[in-house]
Amino acid sequence: MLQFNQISKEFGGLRVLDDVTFDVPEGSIFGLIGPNGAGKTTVFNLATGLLQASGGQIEFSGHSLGKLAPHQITQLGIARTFQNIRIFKDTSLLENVVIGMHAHLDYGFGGLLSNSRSFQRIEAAARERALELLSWVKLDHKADMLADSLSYGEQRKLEFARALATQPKLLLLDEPVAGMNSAEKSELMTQILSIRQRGYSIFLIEHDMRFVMGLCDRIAVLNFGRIIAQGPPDEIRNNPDVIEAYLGKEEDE
Ligand SMILES: Nc1ncnc2c1ncn2[C@@H]1O[C@H](COP(=O)(O)OP(=O)(O)OP(=O)(O)O)[C@@H](O)[C@H]1O
Repeated sequence: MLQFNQISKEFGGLRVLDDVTFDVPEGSIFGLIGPNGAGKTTVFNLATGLLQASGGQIEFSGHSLGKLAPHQITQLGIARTFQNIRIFKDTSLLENVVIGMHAHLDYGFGGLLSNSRSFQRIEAAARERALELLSWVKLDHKADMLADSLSYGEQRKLEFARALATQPKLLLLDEPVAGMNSAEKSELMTQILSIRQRGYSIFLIEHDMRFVMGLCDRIAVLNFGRIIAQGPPDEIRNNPDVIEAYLGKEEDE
């Protein structure tokens, strides 16, 4: 579904990704792991058009992403959340999700000017859909509260619901459980599984090994900008290169 083909990325002569090749299969939950600075966020920035590759090709469902702007990639069906939460804190949860939806709403210019019935109908449908998306992450009962009143873990879930508002086919989650307690983590795991059941594909970066190993069908491991292993969790867990590069280091700590 999302294919990276021999991707390289350089920043001012410094190569941070080198010959990166992987394929996120449709319908899967695919994890990207690796030590700090390995290049994971750069992979997401390339997949969403925030950065351009120095070499190689990126394809999404048969479309080359090479020259596309971020909003065009969003329209093709890729959405993401960020490592640092980006929500509107002085706005209600419902409005946060509706704002995420606006790029896809077709009011028509006349409707916007006249506040016509069709405008109101679209707006009502948007609010209904936003409420449904909030229910997927169990936040619908707080729909009218300000986002500022949410716990850190809940704010991450709100970001997740807002990313779904653009009607993506593939959802990129950058460290979705960062800052969550263990109850919130297992709740989010269940919610991600049920969202996949609804037909979405998930591509996530995460440092929490238990979460990654418990959730993903396939995992790719980046180390110093190169993929050193990819496969199902059991294979990754027992791969000596991975243990040395990442898991072993974590155990030492
Ligand atoms: N815009 C940029 N300009 C220069 N160097 C950059 C830029 N973005 C990232 N880098 C460098 O590229 C390397 C990979 O960074 P990246 O953020 O992709 O790693 P990461 O695996 O996501 O790390 P972390 O787990 O700490 O978030 C790092 O050495 C980083 O300093």
